[in-house]
Amino acid sequence: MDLDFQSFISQLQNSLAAYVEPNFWPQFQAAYREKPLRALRVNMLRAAACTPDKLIGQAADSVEKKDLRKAASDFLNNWPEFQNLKNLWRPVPWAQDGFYVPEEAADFIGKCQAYKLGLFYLQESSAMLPANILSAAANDKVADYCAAPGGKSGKIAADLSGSGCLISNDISLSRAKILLRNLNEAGVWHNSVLNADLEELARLLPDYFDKIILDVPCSGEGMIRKDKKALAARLAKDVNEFSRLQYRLLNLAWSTLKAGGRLVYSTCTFNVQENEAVINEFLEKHREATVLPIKSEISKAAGIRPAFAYTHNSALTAGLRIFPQDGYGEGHFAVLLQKNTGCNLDDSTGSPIGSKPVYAPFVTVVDLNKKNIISAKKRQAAANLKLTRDSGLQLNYQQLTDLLQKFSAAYLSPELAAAYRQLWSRYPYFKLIGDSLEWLIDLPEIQPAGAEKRKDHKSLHVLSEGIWLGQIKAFKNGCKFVPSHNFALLLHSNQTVYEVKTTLADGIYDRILQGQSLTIDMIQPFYSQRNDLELKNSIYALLTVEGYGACWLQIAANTVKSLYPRNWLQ
Ligand SMILES: C[S@@+](CC[C@H](N)C(=O)[O-])C[C@H]1O[C@@H](n2cnc3c(N)ncnc32)[C@H](O)[C@@H]1O
Repeated sequence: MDLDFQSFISQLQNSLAAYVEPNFWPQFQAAYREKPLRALRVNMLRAAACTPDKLIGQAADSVEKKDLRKAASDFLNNWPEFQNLKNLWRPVPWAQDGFYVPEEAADFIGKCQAYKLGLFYLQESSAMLPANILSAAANDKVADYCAAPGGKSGKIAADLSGSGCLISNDISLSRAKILLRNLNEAGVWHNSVLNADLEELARLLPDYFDKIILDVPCSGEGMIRKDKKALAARLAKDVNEFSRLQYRLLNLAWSTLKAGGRLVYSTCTFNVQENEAVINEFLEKHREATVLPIKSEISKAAGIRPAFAYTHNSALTAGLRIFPQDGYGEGHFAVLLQKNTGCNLDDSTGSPIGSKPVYAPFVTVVDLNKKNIISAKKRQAAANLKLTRDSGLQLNYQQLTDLLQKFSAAYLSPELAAAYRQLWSRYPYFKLIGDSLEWLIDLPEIQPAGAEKRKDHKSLHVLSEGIWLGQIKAFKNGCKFVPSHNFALLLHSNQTVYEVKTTLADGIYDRILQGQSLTIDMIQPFYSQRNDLELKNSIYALLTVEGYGACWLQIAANTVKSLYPRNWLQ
């Protein structure tokens, strides 16, 4: 046995000695001679059509959610690229939309078109546990504080199904950028992506969220089988330093949870110091916190064990653990906490006690070219909001809605256009950055603006707020709205006026991904029957692949240009 591995095992034996039987260790070590299993989560946010009903929140608890396992496995069994894999998808016991990747698909799964269309997300199966325990429901306000690269946020967004709101944050800018891209690809639209220290968010959003996922940075012992570099990384780290950081993050996250709200704390490491010990200390300081039992379809699933009764605290055994020898996942710890009364932060965290919301609702309008905030208005005054373009051209709120309505009438199906009209008037908050238009849906007001910014608040780095709808381009005879790629990913077949309807076998999407050009002749056979294409004018047609919105095509007299983001090309 390799010396490093031996040293890891003996450190772990010290940590777990009081809690496991002697026969645990031979089985644990034997698991490291086995190959880890890859897994994926079917992304029902994309894989199920976003109907007008769902958009306006009248069907948030969708059929797919009630029979998620069936809907997800039907998707896999029917997808054309997986025809040779029919019925080979073994379900992840604790995740209705999770499946192990069959050996036959191991090399191809990360390269297939379904992956590039955001129809599934590759995720280690034990990492699916926390978001399934959290079980976000329609209209929940949810935070995922240590969110990059975004596996758990993607699942939460699918569970919210376009309702409520989701804040996904990561302290690392490079990782937050990956998080943003992953969420964009997954067609997530009801969320904000932030790059902030949790300390700052705790000041701004006290007692705000219904549900929180806190998947803390940890020593990563559960990653060692999958990733050999994780062993050296683990040995270079001091688990006690991690447990201090985790305790601090838990206190901060807790202060942003509403009374009655629920928080899942999770790690992908085995030692008790970063798991039960952190929760035990937290429970001692927070009488308003209780450990909740986890629903039996998860806690009794194959491969799941109860957490350990650290220092004889049996409440902790309602938490869950996954070990690699149980055959189903690499390693995870998760516990579900409920906040029973108002927040009472521990002094020693140095965090504010009883801090209050500081900011009234507002909308910011930022001109990145001028590199400063040029206007900030209260949300209540949104109707008077002026959107200023760097060209000097001014759009008032009415002009902006006119542009969007003109676009939706010209390009979206009548049912979908009506749903968007309803939503735009329900959430009439927009932000213009340069010429890019973001639509702020039902999101908390998190960005301190101009004069309202208090001296003791650093400014937050917001990577995205709501959905990037598109760009507003100025022409001699007025402005035009150019839809974004994110917008294309919200759409499905038969939801637009102009559609280039393809199958995988047609190869059009493949050409786009490879950066190759298209001609009118190539796409001509795939025009939808919904409307004849008017080739004289420039129009936007949605390219669909097997019914899923893949990207916009700008079609003018004799040219076709794909609006697929250049920086996403392979
Ligand atoms: C275990 S990873 C999260 C994995 C993620 N939940 C997922 O499922 O894709 C922990 C993350 O916490 C972030 N992090 C570390 N310290 C943080 C802090 N003070 N505030 C916010 N995020 C932090 C790290 O950058 C890292 O991306």
